[in-house]
Amino acid sequence: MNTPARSYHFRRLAGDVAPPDAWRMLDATVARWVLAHGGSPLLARIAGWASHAEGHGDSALLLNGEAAARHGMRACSEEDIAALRAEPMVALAGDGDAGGTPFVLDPPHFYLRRNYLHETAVARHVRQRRAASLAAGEVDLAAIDALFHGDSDERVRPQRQAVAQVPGKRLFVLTGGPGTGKTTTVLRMLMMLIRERTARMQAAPVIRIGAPTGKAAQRLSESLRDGAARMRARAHPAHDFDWQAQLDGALAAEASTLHRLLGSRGRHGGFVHHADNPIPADIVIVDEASMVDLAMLRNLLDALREDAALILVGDADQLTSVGTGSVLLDLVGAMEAEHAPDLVRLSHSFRADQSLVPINEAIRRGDAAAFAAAWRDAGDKAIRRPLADAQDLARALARWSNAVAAMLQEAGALDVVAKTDQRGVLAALDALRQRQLLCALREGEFGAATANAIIERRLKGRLGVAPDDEWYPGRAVMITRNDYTAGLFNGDVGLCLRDENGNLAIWFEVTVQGGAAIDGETLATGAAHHAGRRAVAFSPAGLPEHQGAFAVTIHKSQGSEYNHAAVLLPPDPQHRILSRQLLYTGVSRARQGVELWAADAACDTALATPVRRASGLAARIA
Ligand SMILES: Nc1ncnc2c1ncn2[C@@H]1O[C@H](COP(=O)(O)OP(=O)(O)OP(=O)(O)O)[C@@H](O)[C@H]1O
Repeated sequence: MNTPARSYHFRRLAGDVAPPDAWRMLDATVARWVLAHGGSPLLARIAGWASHAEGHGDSALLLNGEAAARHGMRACSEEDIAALRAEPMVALAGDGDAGGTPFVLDPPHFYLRRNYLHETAVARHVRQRRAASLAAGEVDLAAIDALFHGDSDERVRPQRQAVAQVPGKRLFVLTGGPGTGKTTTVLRMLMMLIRERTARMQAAPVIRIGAPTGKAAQRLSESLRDGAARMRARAHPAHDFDWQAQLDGALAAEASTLHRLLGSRGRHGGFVHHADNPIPADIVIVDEASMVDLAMLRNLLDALREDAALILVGDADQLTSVGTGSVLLDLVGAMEAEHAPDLVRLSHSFRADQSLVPINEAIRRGDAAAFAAAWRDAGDKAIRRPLADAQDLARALARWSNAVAAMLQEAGALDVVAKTDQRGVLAALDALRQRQLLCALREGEFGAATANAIIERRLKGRLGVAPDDEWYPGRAVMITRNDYTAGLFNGDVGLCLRDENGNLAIWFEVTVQGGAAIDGETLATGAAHHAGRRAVAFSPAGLPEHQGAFAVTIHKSQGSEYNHAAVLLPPDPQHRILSRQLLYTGVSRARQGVELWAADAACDTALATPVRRASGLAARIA
């Protein structure tokens, strides 16, 4: 039976221009809906642009000023804004619950109603939490000294400050780049809070850790455990380290995705926890907060007990959430402007080669001259490969593929590794953190999919693998969807190895807590331990959704670090993907050495283009 094809008719908007080329089908539909419901052509046009701006992550549409034109819209005149005010479908900001209208006007911003409600709710929660926070009492220097083993130099000072300031706070923001000690500081902040709250409430506080992705939640608990082990190792028997209970308490915190923390109802929508049924936790830590969008932060704030402490941790300069808003950046911007004590920025990287740090700092500030100087000063730690076309890319990939092959060989990934040889498997897996190609784009000539295919083709040629063989020893893959039963998360990277029987299996390092993987799900069987680490094997047929991992997008690499990273930008300097945050996120993944495969003009565009998502949040918080 033939099913009639559905057709959509996009008429010209009556009395106005045709839908602009930039619009998505959704934007045009919003505009048509407005016309169909009696709105004026002006409102239809603005509503379509508001929908379009939301598609770019803006919480609101800027009606005038320079930034209004950035998506291609003609800025509104004062007369236009006056006309919008008179539209029955538009409420003015401050009208109670915004009158139930689909749009809200708060010049220079124009909102789709839901974003207005989210933004005002987040701002109200933030203001209330900050107002209810207690000023830090007298700083217990001895306690802070004990937590930091007496370290107090310049690099550690902001970490100490965070630990000193956090007691009594209902909201605290900790931001900093990779390796600046966020987890180290969170562990100590938690210990301090546990001590304070236990003394005040005569009971140990309940702590929950949440993150936007399962992988990020997993990584934080893993890092907390590593940090605790280092702390125990440094606790000198001569000094009184009476923090054992607090350390244990911090490590007992349950970690999960934010969706699970809120009790997502899945397909049915909504969450188990909300204002009338708050999350039963005294302290909630949210890691990778830069990836949290406006709606999620609103849901979380709605669902917190009034007296709970919320600690947001993340790198505000990284790429923002894939959803709407840039809440961490907005919060940090507003709090930093007022030198607030409930925000601490960590800037010293303990992990990266110190010659790479000024590069990251220059990108963060968008300072092209400082960037060029820092790159030069880094010598052979920072390599530029000019990239004008696909031939340049092919040359760079040929060199890179050779280095990847050498890395796999050195790590033993191409040899037979016995199924029970956890040490051998883990050593091979470690190779995957040595070298990584990071691409601005996923698709197209300069995208990760193409680069990965080229690297794999070259590797197969070198290793004598038939071009059509999908699996071969040394192949790296990345999981693209959470699979709780398998205990694998979106973003987990695995390596194909051949065992003593000639069978191929894909190995992953997984985190276990007392025998169960994160979020309380049990792990696939067949795992073994080695020195606190554990690798699990999957047959090629049993692997959850995945893709090749020799080249991944910069987006996917957030939260990971590599000894050596190469960052590939598309050569077209007009490409919309190019932004300062993208370049920063890519380059700051490197610990020891970084390569930039980019045309000068593309790099200049990236440096000069900070992503500023339109939002009224910062102004509402102040
Ligand atoms: N105060 C400190 N003294 C000594 N070493 C430190 C200190 N703070 C952090 N480090 C070291 O720096 C490294 C990075 O610290 P940590 O993991 O806490 O940073 P991070 O900001 O959470 O990193 P990322 O988010 O990139 O994983 C660790 O090896 C840690 O031991």
